[in-house]
Amino acid sequence: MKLDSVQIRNLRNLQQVSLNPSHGVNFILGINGSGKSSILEAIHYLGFGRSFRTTKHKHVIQSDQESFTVFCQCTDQESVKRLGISRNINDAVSVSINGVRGNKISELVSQLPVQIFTPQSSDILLGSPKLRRKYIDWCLFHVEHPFLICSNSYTKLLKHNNALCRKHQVGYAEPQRIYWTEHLAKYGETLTQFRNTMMERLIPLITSNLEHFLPEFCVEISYYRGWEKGLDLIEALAKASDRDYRNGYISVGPHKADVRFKIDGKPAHEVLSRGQLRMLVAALQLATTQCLMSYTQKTCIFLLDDVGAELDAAKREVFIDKLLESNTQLFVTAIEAHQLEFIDKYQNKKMFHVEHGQVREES
Ligand SMILES: Nc1ncnc2c1ncn2[C@@H]1O[C@H](COP(=O)(O)OP(=O)(O)OP(=O)(O)O)[C@@H](O)[C@H]1O
Repeated sequence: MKLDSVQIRNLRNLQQVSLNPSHGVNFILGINGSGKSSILEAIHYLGFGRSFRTTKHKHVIQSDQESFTVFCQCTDQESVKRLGISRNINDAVSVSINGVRGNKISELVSQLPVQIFTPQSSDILLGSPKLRRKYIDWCLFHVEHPFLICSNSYTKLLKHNNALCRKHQVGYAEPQRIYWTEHLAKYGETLTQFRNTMMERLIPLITSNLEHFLPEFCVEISYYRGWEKGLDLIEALAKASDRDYRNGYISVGPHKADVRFKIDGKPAHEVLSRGQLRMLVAALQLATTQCLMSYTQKTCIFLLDDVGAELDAAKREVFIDKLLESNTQLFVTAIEAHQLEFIDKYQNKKMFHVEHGQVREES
């Protein structure tokens, strides 16, 4: 999907903004606080139903307003779609898909694969395993439709099993526990199968991207599925059960899965500099756009916020080159044009200047 037009109303300092972006690369320039990231935030709402900067939607609504809205028209080879999202001060959400209104965010976000790369994206390597699981699951959500049902079922079953563990501590619930453990194991195995297959697709893509992004390092990538090798999940759950009853929660399963990155046997984040870490993240994110392209023919919209932060000119250039090779529609923010010296070579591009929430397309 590529965005043909975007309309934003009452989102942070963007009172009424309308853009007709290029299907290739869009550069958004402006001084600090002008509203560049808010444009990306608006597009992010279309792809995720939420901000990448806050969990509080009401903080995104322009001060003194009741709600914000973002609309777009987007196209792929087969169709034209009109998508919209609105959030109001009471946290109510309204989405629209081709004029049909509803409130199911998952229906909206499945239409438009959006990815974001910001200075905080390195958290995927520095933060908890949950962020790395989210990374795999985002691809699965867009590539394998049955995945969402399986993942939601597993989450519900896990909650239920955790509750039974706590009940077991006070001495009852044994018959239900066996029944629900079997269910948990069944969905957990299916979920793991989805993730294994996705990692088998992603690892070669990430490795190949790293040859361009970090040629000086050999990064080993491994996937831990969340329980001991050589055991089925039902066996691992049985083995951990005494401890789990004592603690009151299930300690093994795909909710403990992780992706590990090592260089010379050490965790990659302890070896790489901040800029190098960002390039590792870039390789990961590029791999997801490539994976989406090759398994679904869907193209991604890629938001690259503050491209100048911690990436030198050569790294910025190679990242943008590679994203464009994967037929991504790109939105790149920068404070000053000199951070983008190399852009003359791109044919399919537009430049936007942002000042106090007003956007002007350079002719
Ligand atoms: N709810 C709100 N209502 C109105 N204005 C807001 C609201 N929230 C933030 N702002 C203002 O909106 C502006 C847009 O900020 P934004 O983060 O988009 O700027 P930016 O151009 O990306 O800046 P930087 O280069 O510093 O990252 C800021 O001046 C901010 O103070």
